[in-house]
Amino acid sequence: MHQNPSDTSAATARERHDEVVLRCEGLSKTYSEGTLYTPVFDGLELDVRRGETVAVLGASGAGKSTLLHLLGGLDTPSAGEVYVTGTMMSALSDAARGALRNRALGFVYQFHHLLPEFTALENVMLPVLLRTGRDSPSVAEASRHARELLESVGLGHRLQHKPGELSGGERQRAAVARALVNRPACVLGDEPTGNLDEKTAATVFDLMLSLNREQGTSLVLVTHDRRLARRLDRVLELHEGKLRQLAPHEV
Ligand SMILES: Nc1ncnc2c1ncn2[C@@H]1O[C@H](COP(=O)(O)OP(=O)(O)OP(=O)(O)O)[C@@H](O)[C@H]1O
Repeated sequence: MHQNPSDTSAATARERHDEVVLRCEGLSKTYSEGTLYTPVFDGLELDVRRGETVAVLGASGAGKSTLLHLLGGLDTPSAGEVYVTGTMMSALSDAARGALRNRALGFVYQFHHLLPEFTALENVMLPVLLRTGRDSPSVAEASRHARELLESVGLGHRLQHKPGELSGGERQRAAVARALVNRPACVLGDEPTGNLDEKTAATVFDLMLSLNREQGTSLVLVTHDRRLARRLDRVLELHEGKLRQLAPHEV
């Protein structure tokens, strides 16, 4: 049977939209040091689809950062699995896990973690230059793309500034540009606007949402700010070791 080419592309687009970029299955974490055990959560299940935006709320100490670290492959679970764009993280060597993390995920933290001795442009270029393999771009391409992204976050006039010469909001916008430079499938944010004043926080948040719309990047953002959380597709709450989706009236 012949298939209409437009059917195929519609089906492909649908598949792409349905693609799960981040999945955790039975995810559990207990910190242990000597005889001290700190159980944080047990048996979490989560699917994040391409282009989807998800907020994670929870009281202090509920395990939000722990969850984000596990999703980003920065820590290992006590049980369960994390899949990033379909690949099981635990099945990879440290080097392969690092490469997948660099290619498929972007990170934005409350404190920007830019490298102080490098300029804004160099900081944003770095994740591109760390890419290995056949598709790794040249330095010129990395520089061009980093420059474009810095322009899109309103920092085209601050390319040569070092982090210490930027304002707090500018540093955070540079960190967003850095998180997006490898066109990741998903950005993980841990209180990405937490240390900014309300107006600047809203600007950085808007920026992340517009990049999500334009590039289809999924977002998983830990936040205490329910007003910002409400603007995302889904709001989850981590409470007493369980992850629960909140209904709109609960947020
Ligand atoms: N390395 C560690 N060793 C032992 N316990 C830890 C460790 N890291 C975190 N914890 C504990 O695990 C729990 C969850 O910590 P986590 O940082 O994930 O919470 P959180 O929800 O992000 O909190 P906050 O909103 O205050 O940042 C806390 O009770 C914390 O004390």
